[in-house]
Amino acid sequence: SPPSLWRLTDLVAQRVRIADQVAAAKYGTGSPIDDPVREQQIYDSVAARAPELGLDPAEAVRFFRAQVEASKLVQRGLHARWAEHPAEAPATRPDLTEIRPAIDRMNTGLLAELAATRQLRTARTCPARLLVAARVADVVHRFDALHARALRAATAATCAV
Ligand SMILES: C=C(O[C@@H]1C=C(C(=O)O)C=C[C@H]1O)C(=O)O
Repeated sequence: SPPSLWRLTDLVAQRVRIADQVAAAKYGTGSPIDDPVREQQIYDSVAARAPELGLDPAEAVRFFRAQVEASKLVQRGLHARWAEHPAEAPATRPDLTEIRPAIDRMNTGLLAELAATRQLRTARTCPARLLVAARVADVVHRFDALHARALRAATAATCAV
């Protein structure tokens, strides 16, 4: 299929969704939502891999900062929701060490999509196209207001205009 912003937006939405699992892994454990060491590892890895993909390292890191902020927005929102409505809290606790490899694979896929969409992301039409893709993703992923807000935050640093 021709290059579009859909694959990128769908992957971003999947990364927003997996924040639910991360939130469940940390809930009630005392583990903080913010893990600056893990975040820095992601930024270093992304910056190192960017040039071979034809991406500006600073631009790639900016994009991933938005992904991380969006994940933490979901985690904070869910923790607040679960504290207020304990019946909605997850009954089982996933293992964070099993979720992070999935996030690593998403990060690799996102880097590849960033490279594949370079021209689209620098086009003047990018913001409008991205808005449409995000609306579609909200529906496809059945996002509630919290996840829709996180998806907007995650896509904020996508267009290079
Ligand atoms: C997703 C996590 O929570 C936060 C968000 C991160 C991310 O989006 O990659 C990384 C570290 C944490 O600050 C995690 O701890 O793995």
